[in-house]
Amino acid sequence: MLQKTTIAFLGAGSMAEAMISGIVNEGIVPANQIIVTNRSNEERLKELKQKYGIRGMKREDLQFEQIDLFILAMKPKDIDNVLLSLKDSLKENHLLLSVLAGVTTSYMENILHEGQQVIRVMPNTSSAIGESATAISKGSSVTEANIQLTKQLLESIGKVYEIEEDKMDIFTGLAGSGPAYFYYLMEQMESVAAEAGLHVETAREMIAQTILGAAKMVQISGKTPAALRENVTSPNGTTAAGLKALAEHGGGEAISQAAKQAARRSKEISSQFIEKVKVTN
Ligand SMILES: NC(=O)C1=CN([C@@H]2O[C@H](COP(=O)(O)OP(=O)(O)OC[C@H]3O[C@@H](n4cnc5c(N)ncnc54)[C@H](OP(=O)(O)O)[C@@H]3O)[C@@H](O)[C@H]2O)C=CC1
Ligand SMILES: O=C(O)[C@@H]1CCC=N1
Repeated sequence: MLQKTTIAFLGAGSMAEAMISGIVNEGIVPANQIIVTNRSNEERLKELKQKYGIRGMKREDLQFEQIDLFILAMKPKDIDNVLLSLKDSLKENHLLLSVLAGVTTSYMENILHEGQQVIRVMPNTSSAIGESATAISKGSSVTEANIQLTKQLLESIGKVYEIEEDKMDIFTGLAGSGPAYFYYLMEQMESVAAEAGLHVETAREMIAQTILGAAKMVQISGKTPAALRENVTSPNGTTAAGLKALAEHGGGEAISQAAKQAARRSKEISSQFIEKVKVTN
């Protein structure tokens, strides 16, 4: 089914590229059936065309009757412009996936014609290597067949979880933004390694392998993170000293706050859009 699907990305930034890269590498949709458009940066379209063998074109040149699925991948602030520019050219069978943080399905449905099929999606940039943790929440008019199609497409870029839309903010705080927390952690660990005179490339590789190993242990062993942590922690050993310092320096609280504040920001973006609907109605 997806082999015959044509996808148009509106937005050609880092999230669009991560998804395109994952989808093309997996071969689930032929590259020449993926179209990408943006606002004005033609160089960027050229770059993506060359890199992935996809098609790049201006928004005005999109042939709607040839497109099955649109992926909205611009910033949340641009949603009104984009939806209004699509609205009258869309047919009922067109499916819209939006990866925009904080923009609800009901907000999009209010702008579009009644019955338009919309699914809110929260991937992360690990889509590029097929390792995203992606959530989806369906709008009110989506068919079961299109939910299955969406899951199949997104499984090519990682694992997919269908969740209630009111959990989308916290999912965004944990998994959408999540890779950045681990990169930050790795940056800190790299600094420590450099201070101690470790070769930077070796340090980077060994830190990434340590995080990867820990994540895989959770996935493969079936044990809880708490049990696995206890396995590492010998009484009065090195890990106990490290964990004590983490607790004393607010490590746990810092991680909780990162996820909660990102979720709060996602909610805040949603509330700005709700205000706008009220004003314009
Ligand atoms: N980055 C991430 O890790 C994640 C991002 N997201 C969501 O993905 C979305 C995009 O984020 P990101 O890729 O980081 O952003 P970028 O700033 O990298 O990219 C934004 C893109 O949108 C394009 N654009 C702006 N206006 C329009 C328009 N009217 N029509 C078509 N394209 C337009 C821009 O084109 P031009 O350059 O020509 O202006 C640009 O290509 C955001 O809504 C974000 O919430 C979701 C999950 C994770
Ligand atoms: O920072 C952001 O707003 C986007 C959404 C999730 C990850 N990046």
